[in-house]
Amino acid sequence: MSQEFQLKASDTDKGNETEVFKGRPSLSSSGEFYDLAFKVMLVGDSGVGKTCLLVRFKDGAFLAGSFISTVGIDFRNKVLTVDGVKVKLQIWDTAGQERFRSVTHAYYRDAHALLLLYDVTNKASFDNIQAWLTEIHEYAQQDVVLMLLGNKVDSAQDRVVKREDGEKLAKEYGVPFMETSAKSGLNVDLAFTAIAKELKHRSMKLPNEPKFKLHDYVKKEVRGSGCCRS
Ligand SMILES: Nc1nc2c(ncn2[C@@H]2O[C@H](COP(=O)(O)OP(=O)(O)OP(=O)(O)O)[C@@H](O)[C@H]2O)c(=O)[nH]1
Ligand SMILES: [Mg+2]
Repeated sequence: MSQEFQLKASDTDKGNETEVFKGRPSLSSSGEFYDLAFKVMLVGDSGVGKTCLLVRFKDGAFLAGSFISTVGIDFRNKVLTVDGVKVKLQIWDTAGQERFRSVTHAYYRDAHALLLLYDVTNKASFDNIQAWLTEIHEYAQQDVVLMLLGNKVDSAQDRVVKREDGEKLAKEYGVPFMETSAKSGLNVDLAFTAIAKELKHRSMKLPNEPKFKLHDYVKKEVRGSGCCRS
């Protein structure tokens, strides 16, 4: 996290400014106090479940029924308590459709973390991950926290991307990986909590505190989709 970022402080529920630790808690638009705030962006092909993942995390519900594709970009806030510190995540839900790509490009620069999703029942969404990574490389900050998520693991019968394939790709690019389900809730809170922990540790590391290792944390906490790993 850059020094410039650390020193800038402003209220951000409008969604277009960067916000940081001010030494005393701030009040979010929902009336909740928080100490730190970060921007997290959800990216990936249309239909992989970005909006559903966000709704599951924010409201604990699943948007079943007809698919309403996101137009442009939208955001929701959620305050989490991470190691006793209140962390506000401002989560940007982007449209996966190609025609909105130029809109979303403009938001990458301000993102502190990116959750890159594919759909385990859609091979094309997995094959497109490399293109997404190229785009991220081009538009996002160099030190952005990145995580790869294989969503819809509840649809076991329709699965076409193996967990091992996701793991292999993530390893190749050095990014943490987990499989999720917005429908069942599997690993949804974990994905956001892991990001919040990493960002919190980066921005307020205490002397003598051991370095937080995102990869290790994810490996330890992740739950599998099968009977025996969950
Ligand atoms: N079975 C299952 N279906 C899901 C899951 N997540 C999303 N879906 C379904 O997949 C479809 C697309 O979900 P969205 O969350 O709207 O997809 P999106 O990535 O936001 O798509 P865009 O807004 O077009 O970029 C919807 O019909 C959802 O109900 C999941 O975890 N499991
Ligand atoms: Mg959407």
